[in-house]
Amino acid sequence: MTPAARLQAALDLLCDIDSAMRPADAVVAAWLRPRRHIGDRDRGAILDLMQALLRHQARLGWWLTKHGRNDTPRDRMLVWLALAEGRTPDQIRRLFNGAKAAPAALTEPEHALLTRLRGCTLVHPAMPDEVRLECPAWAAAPLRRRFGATFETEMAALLTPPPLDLRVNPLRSSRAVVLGGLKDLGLHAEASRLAPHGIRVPERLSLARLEGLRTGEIEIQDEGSQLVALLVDARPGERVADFCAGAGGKTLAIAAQMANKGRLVACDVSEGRLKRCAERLRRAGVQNTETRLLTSETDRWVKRQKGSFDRVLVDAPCSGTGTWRRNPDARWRAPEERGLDGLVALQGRILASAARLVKPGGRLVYATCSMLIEENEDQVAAFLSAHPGFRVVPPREAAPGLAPGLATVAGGAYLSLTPARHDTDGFFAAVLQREDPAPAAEGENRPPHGT
Ligand SMILES: C[S@@+](CC[C@H](N)C(=O)[O-])C[C@H]1O[C@@H](n2cnc3c(N)ncnc32)[C@H](O)[C@@H]1O
Repeated sequence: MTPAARLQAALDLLCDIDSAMRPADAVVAAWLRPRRHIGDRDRGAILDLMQALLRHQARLGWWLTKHGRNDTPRDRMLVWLALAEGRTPDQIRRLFNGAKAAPAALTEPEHALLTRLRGCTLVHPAMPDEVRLECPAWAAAPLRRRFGATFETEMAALLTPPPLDLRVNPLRSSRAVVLGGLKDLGLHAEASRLAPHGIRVPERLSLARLEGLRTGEIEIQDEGSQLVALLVDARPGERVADFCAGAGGKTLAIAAQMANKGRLVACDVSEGRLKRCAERLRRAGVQNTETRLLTSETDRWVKRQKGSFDRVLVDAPCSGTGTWRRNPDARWRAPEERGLDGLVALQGRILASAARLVKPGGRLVYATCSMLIEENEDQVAAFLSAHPGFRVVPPREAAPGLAPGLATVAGGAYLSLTPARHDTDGFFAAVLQREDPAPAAEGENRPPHGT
């Protein structure tokens, strides 16, 4: 592809993301499907450019407003080429030349904009903090509440490209074998710092090179997400419910912990996500898991299964603030039409309903990929005051196998990960145990891990 054709391809994607208000991931997947002929290098360059523009969207938009222009993907790209790539108006004119597959020819007002931008830098001293840090208006107050003096550091970390994290599926392979295979491909893969089945690949690569993704030997999963699944501490033979299973990222990890023994139910209100979950379970060789479509969090199934699960994970729908470095477009979509208050109310309803599934002595794990106190600590506090029969189990106690590493990242009552502090996505998890009014008879207690 020519450099101009790459620009046009990135523009097409940005226009789709803007107009469809769908996650960039979904737009990219749909766009690439009929374009399998595009080579790795072209694809990499197009996606890098698209991601860069999404990461700098507020700053690029600020410059456009300053110069009386509409904030469109095309104009954002012009500002990007001028301020971030340091291209002159004439160089840009040669790219925006109207030739086949290239962007339409530069107009006079566009050329005038580029001329006015000469000598400027992407960040301007008059930019409000929220623009400079790419923080959407709705999230500024809750993120400042959460981070206080480290707000800027955390926001800056959310603007860095994330590493690629993989989870090895122990039902199909082992970390040593997969690491060996990745090294044979010339990749600098390393064992994750904390997650026992995790691998980090710091360099960019085409996922098509990872055969293990097709055979179910590996899954793409952020290390933080792997740690949340480990906090469930599911054991072979138990009954476990993943109440908001989605496409099954954590379901797969939990099924592996259970070594295919016992029963795992992956619930969700989204039929499409559950279908995808079922496909991934099949590929991963999981046999102890069924999917269950719920009509809502209060589906009648929940009442029928009351008090019958050892472990219940609620990986609740949330603002997704913790995933912004991975999904730079998400900050401009969340928290959708419900608003933060609506999301918090939904999480509260889901948590209260799912809690009914937990048997005496069993555990409810509440998790989000949010970094907002409203969705995390406040949510758990509200739950505990309405459900005095539950108590908090600190992470180091909840997942003894993880204890040494976890003590360094989750010494308190909850797991609370952030990109700046832990180099993972932002995650929160609280483990809540239903206190057993009638302690299990001797011999009925859970065996220690590994037995
Ligand atoms: C954060 S995502 C789950 C991600 C998934 N656990 C994973 O690890 O890949 C939250 C999920 O909650 C589901 N959800 C939304 N409302 C729900 C409800 N009322 N009851 C159950 N699930 C719900 C959404 O469909 C979405 O799949």
